[in-house]
Amino acid sequence: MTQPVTVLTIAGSDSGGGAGLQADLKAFALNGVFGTSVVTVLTAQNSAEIRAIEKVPAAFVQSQLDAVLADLPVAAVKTGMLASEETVRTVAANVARLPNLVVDPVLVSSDGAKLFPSTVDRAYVEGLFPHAAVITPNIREATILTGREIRTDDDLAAAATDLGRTGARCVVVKGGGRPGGEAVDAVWHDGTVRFLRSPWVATRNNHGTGCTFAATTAALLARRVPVQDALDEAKRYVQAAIERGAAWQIGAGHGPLGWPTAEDH
Ligand SMILES: Nc1ncnc2c1ncn2[C@@H]1O[C@H](COP(=O)(O)OP(=O)(O)OP(=O)(O)O)[C@@H](O)[C@H]1O
Ligand SMILES: Cc1ncc(CO)c(N)n1
Repeated sequence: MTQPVTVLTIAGSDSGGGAGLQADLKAFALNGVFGTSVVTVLTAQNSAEIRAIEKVPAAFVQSQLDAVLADLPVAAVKTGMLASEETVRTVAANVARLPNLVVDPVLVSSDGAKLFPSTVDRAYVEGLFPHAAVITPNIREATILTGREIRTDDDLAAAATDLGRTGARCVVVKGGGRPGGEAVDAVWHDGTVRFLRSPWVATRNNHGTGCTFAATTAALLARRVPVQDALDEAKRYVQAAIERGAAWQIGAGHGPLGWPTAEDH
């Protein structure tokens, strides 16, 4: 019998179930890999808001990492909300043991508000990006990280190119927050930029799109899919997941994504 490959998410818990490690584990399962999780932060969250954040001590993040890595053959890793400079630096101290590292730098809430002090941004740039196979900031995070105002496709491309200088092997700047006919992301890789494009789904149910995109990319890298193919497939997957959940009414705010079948993407 073929065994599933194992993937790890280092991320926060979303009590509302739509984002964070709950979204990651769902994306892992639906993309055919076995998911493990190191919890970095607990959020009291629902579809409408993050009400409170309780950080897990960095030493306990390390304990969880040690327990997982001592026993389980982790083939790819996704990071989500790390929430403190100390936790970013703790994860960074372990990069030699974190293969196929996909870093989703969660810096802002869905309404665009900055969640953490700038010391956290710097720790990502210094400690994690240089070791990442892929980094996946959204438009607001890319603005914070580059200081660029991002409005057009050219701005997305310029931000992705700037972030390529951090040492990340591949950069995806997700333009998902932009209203318009298409959901456009810029991918920088090997000195060139290309775009991922899909039709824009008109729905409020977009809670966890970023987590799902990055987790799916990690699952595919673990399955040895080449990185550019993995990004194309993750884009199709997230699009299908948004479509599947578009008519759901779960929560009064931004609802979760649905469960695509293999035929959907
Ligand atoms: N309404 C939509 N229709 C189609 N694709 C979308 C939509 N919203 C987001 N996407 C796509 O989903 C992926 C995730 O992008 P997004 O910018 O939403 O991430 P994010 O802001 O990090 O998400 P999160 O809400 O988890 O923080 C991107 O490929 C983006 O283009
Ligand atoms: C725990 C957690 N991680 C990531 C996000 C970003 O969607 C969120 N809302 N909550």
